[in-house]
Amino acid sequence: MELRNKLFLGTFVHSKALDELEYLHNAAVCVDTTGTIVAVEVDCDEPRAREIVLPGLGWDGAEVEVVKAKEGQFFFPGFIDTHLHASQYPNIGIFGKSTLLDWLNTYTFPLEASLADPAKARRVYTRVIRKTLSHGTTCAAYYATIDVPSTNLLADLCLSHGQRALVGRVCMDQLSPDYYRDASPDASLADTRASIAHILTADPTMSLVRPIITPRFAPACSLPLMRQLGALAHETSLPIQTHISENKSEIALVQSLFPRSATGAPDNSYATVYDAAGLLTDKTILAHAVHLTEAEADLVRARGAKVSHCPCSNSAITSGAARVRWLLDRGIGCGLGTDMSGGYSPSVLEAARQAALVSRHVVLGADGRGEGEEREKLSVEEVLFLATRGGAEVVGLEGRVGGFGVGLEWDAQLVGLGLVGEDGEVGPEEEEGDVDVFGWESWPERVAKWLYNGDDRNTKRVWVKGRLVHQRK
Ligand SMILES: O=c1[nH]c(=O)c2nc[nH]c2[nH]1
Repeated sequence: MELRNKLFLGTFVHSKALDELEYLHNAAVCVDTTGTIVAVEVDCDEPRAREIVLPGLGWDGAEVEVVKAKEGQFFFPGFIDTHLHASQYPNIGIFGKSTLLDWLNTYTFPLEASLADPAKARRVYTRVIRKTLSHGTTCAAYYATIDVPSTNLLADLCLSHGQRALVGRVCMDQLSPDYYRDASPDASLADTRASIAHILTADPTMSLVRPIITPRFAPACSLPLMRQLGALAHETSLPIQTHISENKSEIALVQSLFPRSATGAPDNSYATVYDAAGLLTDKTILAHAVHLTEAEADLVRARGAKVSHCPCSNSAITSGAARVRWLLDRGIGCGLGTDMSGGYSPSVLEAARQAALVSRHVVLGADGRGEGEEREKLSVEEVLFLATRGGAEVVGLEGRVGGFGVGLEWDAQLVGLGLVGEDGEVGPEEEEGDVDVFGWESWPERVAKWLYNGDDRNTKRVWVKGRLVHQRK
C-alpha cells in the first residue's frame, strides 16, 4: 500500500526529559511517505501550513492527507511495551495466589506448550497484536514460545498488522516439564537460528520487526545453552531479552544452580551468571530487576544493559516493588512492560499508572511505615517518559521513535478525553470513557487525568511508521 505524505494538526504532547513533558499547541507535524517526521512547526494552523510549510517541503498540498485533532484531543507518542509474553495472553487475570515458580508450572507452561497448534497460535497472536495496538502500543518486545513455526507466525502477524516488534523464540533446556523443553543446547540454538533466519527474510532491513535472542531465565537454561546464546548475540549483534531477580526463591535457585565453581565468575549473583555467559550487553533487556544488589546494579550499568519495569506483574504474582528511582540514579535505562500474563493488563498506560503507585509503596518501605525516601516517587511526567522515550532506549530504538521531532518516525496515538458540556453530558459524538474534562483543567492536569483513568476508549487512532494501524470504531 502506497503511503501519502501527511499533515497532522493540533496539540502534541511528548517527553522532553525524564521529568518534563512538552506541550506543542496549534502545531503542525509533517510525515513523509517513509513514515518519517520531516517538519514540526508551532503556531501553525492549516492555512499557514499550506502556505509555507508544505511548499517548503516541495509537497503538493492537494496530495497531502490532513489529520486534525479535535478540541480535547492530542497526539502522544505510541507506547513501547518492553516486556510481554504474546503466548500467555489468554491467561491475563488468571494467577490466583501463585508466585513465580508455581505460577510457571501451574498456568504458564501448559498454555505456552499448547500454542504449537498453529490454529490456536494464529488466533491468540492475532488477538494480542490487535489488543495492544488498540491500547496505543506501537512497539512490543514479545516472547513467543519454544516452537519455531508459531514464533515465526507471530513475527509475520506483527508485520501484516503493522506493529513494530522484537520477536523472540524462547530458549529453555532444563528445569521445566518434559513436554515443554528444548532437547539440548544444540537443538535450542538450531531452532533459535531458524527463527532468526525466518524473521530476517520477512523483514530484511528490520524496518518493523527484528529477532531477539531469548533465554527464558537462568533457572531454565543450562550454562552451555546460555554460553551459546551469548556467543550468538556477539556474532549477530542482535538484542537479548531475559528475566532477572524477580522473586526471592528464584534468586536462591539461581545461586544454587550456578555456583562460582561452575561459571568461573567472581560470585554467584544472578547478574554475574548472565555476565559469565556473555548475555549482559548494551542490547540486553532485563525484565523485573526487583531485588538487584548494589554490585549487580553496577555490573548491569557497566555493561549498558537496560531494565523493563513490570509493576502489574510484580504486584500480581507477589514479586516485590522494584526501585525504579534507585535504578535510574545508577544510570540504568528503564522502560515499562505489561509482562502479560504475570501482568494482568494489555495496557502500557496501566503499567505507567501502576509504576507511579508502586513507587509510593517504595517510599513507604517494606513495612509500610514510611521509611523510604520521598524522592522515590515517580511523577506523571516520569512514568510517561518510561512508557515512550525510556522504552525506546530499552529496545534499542532511541533516536527513531518515542517522541515528536524531525528525523523520528511517526509512531503515535491520537488521544481523546470526554469534554463535559454545560448539561453535564459529554458530546453526542464522543464515546463515554472514565476521563471527564470540564474545561478548566490545565494541560498537565488533563494528562494526569488520562494517566490515572484513561483506557483504550481514549485511544482514537494509532499509527506506526506513518501507517494507520488502529482506529476506534
Ligand atoms: O514474569 C515472568 N514470566 C515468565 O513467563 C517467566 N519465565 C521466567 N521468569 C518469568 N517471569
